[in-house]
Amino acid sequence: MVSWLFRPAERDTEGLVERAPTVRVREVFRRFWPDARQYRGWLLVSLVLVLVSPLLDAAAIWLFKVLIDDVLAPRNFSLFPAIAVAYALITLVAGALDFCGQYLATWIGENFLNKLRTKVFAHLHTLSIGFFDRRRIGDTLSRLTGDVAAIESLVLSGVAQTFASVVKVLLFAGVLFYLDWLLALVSLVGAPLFWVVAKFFARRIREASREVRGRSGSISTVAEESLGNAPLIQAYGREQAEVDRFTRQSRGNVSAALTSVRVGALFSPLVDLLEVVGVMAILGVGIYELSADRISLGGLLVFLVYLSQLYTPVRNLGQLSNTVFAASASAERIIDLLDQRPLVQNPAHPIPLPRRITGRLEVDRIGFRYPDTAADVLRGVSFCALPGQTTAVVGASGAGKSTLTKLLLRFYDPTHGRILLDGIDLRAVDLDALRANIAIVLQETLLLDGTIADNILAGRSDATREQLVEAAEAADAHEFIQQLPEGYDTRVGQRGRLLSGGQRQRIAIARAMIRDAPILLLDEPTTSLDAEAAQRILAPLRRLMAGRTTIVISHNLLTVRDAQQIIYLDRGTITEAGTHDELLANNNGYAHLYRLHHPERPVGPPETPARPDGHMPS
Ligand SMILES: Nc1ncnc2c1ncn2[C@@H]1O[C@H](COP(=O)(O)OP(=O)(O)OP(=O)(O)O)[C@@H](O)[C@H]1O
Repeated sequence: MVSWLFRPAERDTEGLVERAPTVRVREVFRRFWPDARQYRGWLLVSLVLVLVSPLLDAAAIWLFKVLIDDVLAPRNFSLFPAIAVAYALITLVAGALDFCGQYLATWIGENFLNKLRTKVFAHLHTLSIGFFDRRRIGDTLSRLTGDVAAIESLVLSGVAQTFASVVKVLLFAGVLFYLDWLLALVSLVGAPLFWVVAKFFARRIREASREVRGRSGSISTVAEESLGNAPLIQAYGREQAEVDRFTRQSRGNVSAALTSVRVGALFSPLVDLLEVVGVMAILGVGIYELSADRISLGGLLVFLVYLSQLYTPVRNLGQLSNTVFAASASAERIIDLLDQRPLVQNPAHPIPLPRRITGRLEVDRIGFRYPDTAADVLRGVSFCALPGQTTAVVGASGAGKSTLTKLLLRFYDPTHGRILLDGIDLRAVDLDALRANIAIVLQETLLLDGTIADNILAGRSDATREQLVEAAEAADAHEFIQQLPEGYDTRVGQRGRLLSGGQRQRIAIARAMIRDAPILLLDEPTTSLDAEAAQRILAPLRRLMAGRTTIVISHNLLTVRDAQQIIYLDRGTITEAGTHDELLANNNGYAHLYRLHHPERPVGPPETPARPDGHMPS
């Protein structure tokens, strides 16, 4: 039975959520107190209110003694009206102070929460893409909401409660000693027992809370992954498997919560028991003192009332340590997030880029390996992409093509070698300035949940309405946008689900168009489209590419064929480079890929133009 009561929660064996390193409570305060500092004036006011409230309680109880000893015992009515008015006044003032105290405490708490939540969110946006590649979004969301709130309960409410409890203990203990020191001593005998019990429980509650928070992260993770992939799950009939996965985590959460409650709920009755034993002991000694006439009846009764007031804050102090440990389990998860440093650092003293760069990109013997992996993804890759020219990167799936674009955007830094923009190492350039010079169109178009106009203007927020329409026209998107119910102000739905793949892609082209950046990165912009839709975006794509340094990763022969240079990547190294015709003449990897896709065409110069919808396999 006892072992069942204290049995620890079952660990999350699926390991969905990484455990945050343990931190000490002192460290939690050191980290988060600065965030609360700006509210310290109001916190002080709230503490003063906390101080006044027990004083009023003490006064009200003292009135009770006067009532018994001076009104009830001698049956003397004359003092009663004054006592009644005093009672009413005290209740009124206490009520008003209570209202102010509660409102103020919530105001401080919510503002602190808001600040901390925003700080964590903003910090997440400073992290490199590497962080998001590794972490589960669901767990991060759970930290951002649930765990941040738990810190408030420790750093602010926790402090206020401790203060209130300590004040009450000192005040009521003082009054007890003033009333009868012998009885007071007897009543304090039980105090150390409280501490022993509280300490025993604290560690177990901390463990259980940690598991509850972790499980909550796992539930969000499964829900986010599963609901985000609803089409895939339904198409392959994996609903039940997903429900099972969710149920496992949800059940784990139930068991962790029950463990936590088992331990927490046991604490209260144990303390009750200690309290009753204490009161009985005091009553015994009190009756003896009453019979020896060393205390009045009013004195004894009031002593017991004061004592009951004392036990509550002492119990709170005991429970507070439980709250503190429970909250520190959450704090660990937030500190873990805040301690993440971006893999890609912005230089302290960036070299300023010219107002309009030419866009010459030089990739100089770069090598790259993803963090925490064993194999190099790129090795000794060198090439030069010239302004106004298109460089196509082709190769089999997994050859490292997308990785190359990630390095150009500085989502990661190369492990070896360097990339130069107009002769300056990317690592020496301010990140924002670098990215302001690059426009991207990816395979999966990223749309924000806003209007069409918002999505295009994400490329350049200060553009005028005319520029917006101009960009949409150039992207061949204006026509379909106008046919939408609210034109440019139509909302696209989460991730642009309300638009077709081709429409989304044309919005992405308009966005890149309006950015008017000298460098353009196209990562398989036509791959997710059918032949007709792909064909439709080729003309706008060409317009977009004109006059820019374009790096295109594509299997579409029309964009690749026209490229001034084609680079063929094979398992992370460049094995061929040249024009379409040169590479076909080489009769190597590129020609092989081409043959795979065009078995009807003999390979070798001179090359006849490919069909407009010609694709190469990945
Ligand atoms: N975030 C990551 N962490 C670890 N390894 C990764 C990561 N992203 C890609 N890789 C690995 O790097 C290699 C190259 O991937 P990359 O996406 O660059 O290939 P690709 O040539 O673009 O392929 P595809 O044509 O299929 O998109 C692959 O082996 C892949 O497993």
